[in-house]
Amino acid sequence: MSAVTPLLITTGEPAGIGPELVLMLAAEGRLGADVVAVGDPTMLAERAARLGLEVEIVVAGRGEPAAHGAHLAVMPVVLRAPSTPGVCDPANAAYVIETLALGVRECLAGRAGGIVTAPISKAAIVEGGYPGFTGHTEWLRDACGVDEVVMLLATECALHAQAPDWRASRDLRVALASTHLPLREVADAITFEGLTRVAHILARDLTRQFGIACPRIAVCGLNPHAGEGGHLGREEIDTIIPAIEHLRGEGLDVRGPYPADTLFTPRHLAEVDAVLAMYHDQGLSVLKYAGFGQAANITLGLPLVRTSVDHGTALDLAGKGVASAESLAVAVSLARRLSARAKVPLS
Ligand SMILES: NC(=O)c1ccc[n+]([C@@H]2O[C@H](COP(=O)([O-])OP(=O)(O)OC[C@H]3O[C@@H](n4cnc5c(N)ncnc54)[C@H](O)[C@@H]3O)[C@@H](O)[C@H]2O)c1
Ligand SMILES: N[C@H](C(=O)O)[C@H](O)COP(=O)(O)O
Repeated sequence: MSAVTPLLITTGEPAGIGPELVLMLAAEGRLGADVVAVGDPTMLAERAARLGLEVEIVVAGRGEPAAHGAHLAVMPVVLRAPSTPGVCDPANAAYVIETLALGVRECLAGRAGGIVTAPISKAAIVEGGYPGFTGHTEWLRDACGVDEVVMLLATECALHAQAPDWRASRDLRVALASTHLPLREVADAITFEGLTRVAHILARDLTRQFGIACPRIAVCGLNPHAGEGGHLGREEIDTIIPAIEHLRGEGLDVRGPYPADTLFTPRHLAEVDAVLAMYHDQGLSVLKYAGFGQAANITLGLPLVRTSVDHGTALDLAGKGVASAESLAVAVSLARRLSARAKVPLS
């Protein structure tokens, strides 16, 4: 492995598009010498051959790549079962989890500068023996032993905090107050304590990771028209407004709750640095409409840098070499930037 602190890419669900996206970027020389993949070297070599990608797979720490040609350094984790593109096998759940555990271990030991995660199948992991698994975000929270994390997705321009024109574009930063849970359970998951914890992490990391001195956060209502004065739901009155008032009392610039259907319009977005949506599809549908394929997912609140793609395993495209690797490229470059920033001591 190079003397530079590596950035790890976990290659994700082996039947999904993750492995080939990593290989595509490697073949194009777009990964950077600091990037080390985590996954099964044999599977990666087979996938490269299947797609006609000329990438030499080099087991990290075991020899140097050939002098010329594209190569991919890989920290090896061995598949539990052969993998066919497009067909998840729950037998490989333990493999996927092992890649993530290795990434966390390397970061927490200071041997890696961050993790970029390629997509996984939550269903395959649950069916493979991890019943409570709901996503990287929650798994990383537990693996790192923190109480709360925040899922933030941002389109590319908005990732560059000081880009002067991002608000004039369709670029967005959207954080979620609740993540992977059935819609039926969302209202109960929105609590005063949870909202204040999420807002604290979001505000702190918009400053710490994105350099925004006094972040302005717009909060979505949960119900249509932010509850219509209590006639269309009481969560705004009972929970969201008290949480916003509490946060404002602490000096944070947290505004709302705004009706979510019109908050994501240019005039409103122009006045804030991030939107806090109450649930997954309230925020991510808008973000993916605005910038699918050019956005990244960042987990805030972890003691390590973690970014990810804005898409899933795309089993319909796996093994065909037609999926876009652009979001992965965005996630890698963001992780590199956040990792460099994390080395600067924080107050
Ligand atoms: N970061 C992650 O690990 C992550 C993120 C989202 C979804 N997922 C998982 O992925 C699986 C499938 O989820 P889904 O169907 O909701 O979303 P998906 O993103 O996999 O697919 C949705 C649509 O987008 C297309 N698409 C996805 N990625 C693309 C790419 N790079 N280039 C071109 N088109 C692309 C797919 O072909 C499909 O039509 C689920 O198991 C879900 O949990 C994982
Ligand atoms: N919510 C993400 C998305 O839709 O893009 C996705 O499911 C990934 O979540 P994790 O990073 O927690 O796996």
